[in-house]
Amino acid sequence: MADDINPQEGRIPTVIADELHIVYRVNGAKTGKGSATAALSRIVKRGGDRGVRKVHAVKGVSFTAYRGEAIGLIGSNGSGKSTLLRAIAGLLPAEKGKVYTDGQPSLLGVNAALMNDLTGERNVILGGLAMGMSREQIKERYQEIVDFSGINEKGDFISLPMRTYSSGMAARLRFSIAAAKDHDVLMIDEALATGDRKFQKRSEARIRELRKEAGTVFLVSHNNKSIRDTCDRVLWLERGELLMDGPTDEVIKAYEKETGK
Ligand SMILES: Nc1ncnc2c1ncn2[C@@H]1O[C@H](COP(=O)(O)OP(=O)(O)OP(=O)(O)O)[C@@H](O)[C@H]1O
Repeated sequence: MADDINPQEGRIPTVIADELHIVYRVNGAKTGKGSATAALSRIVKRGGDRGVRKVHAVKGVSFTAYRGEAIGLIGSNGSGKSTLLRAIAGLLPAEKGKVYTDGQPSLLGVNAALMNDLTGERNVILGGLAMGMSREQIKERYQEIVDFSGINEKGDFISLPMRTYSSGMAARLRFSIAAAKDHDVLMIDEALATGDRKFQKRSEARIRELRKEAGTVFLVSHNNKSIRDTCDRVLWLERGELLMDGPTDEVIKAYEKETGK
């Protein structure tokens, strides 16, 4: 649509965060014990919000992401990176402000929901269907997904239940399933950190391909090298606020100076 194109730069925006605030509410944070029924009756007796602790995880973040960009999210533990991704994916409601997205964003976390008791093979099919691929498309891509994951390099693991996989193997399979589809907006949460070096290289190459296919990729990572190798732009979050937004080199340099890493 012509209206979508930024007249100044001719680029197409895919994600817009406008003064976004995300607040978690933790029920019964003080006692932390007892059944759900007991907690519910406590809340009803108090007549509302008391006993609910609020965590203001994202504070007034604004940015626009464009098609073809790979954007890294950095910041110390608990700075709000995963929360921001989950909000973009539509998994968390905004307290204030707004997120606009073009197409369906897909969030690939190391905890992406696959079924532990099912075989890798079944999970490839399930994951594909969950992402909206047809059975035919999955069939076509099946071998590619298995090969990419490297699960079968040391024996026929793909026909075993996922609970028999190491955490690295499981994470690799998740990444391979998600990366098999071309996404409008693909968000990857620390997935690269879990694979071995060889797999990381393959994932980085795939991220570059996804970008070429005109999507937008977000990558949360504590590995500055991964960010350098795959992203051209970086958002630096600290205590829920956007500290810096700019070219990878500039932001990583400032971040390394600050953190001494
Ligand atoms: N489900 C939740 N309920 C309540 N608070 C939460 C929840 N998830 C995260 N938080 C809080 O929100 C803040 C931001 O957390 P978030 O996981 O987004 O940070 P992060 O930058 O991804 O951290 P890390 O680098 O450690 O993965 C933290 O203070 C965290 O304690």
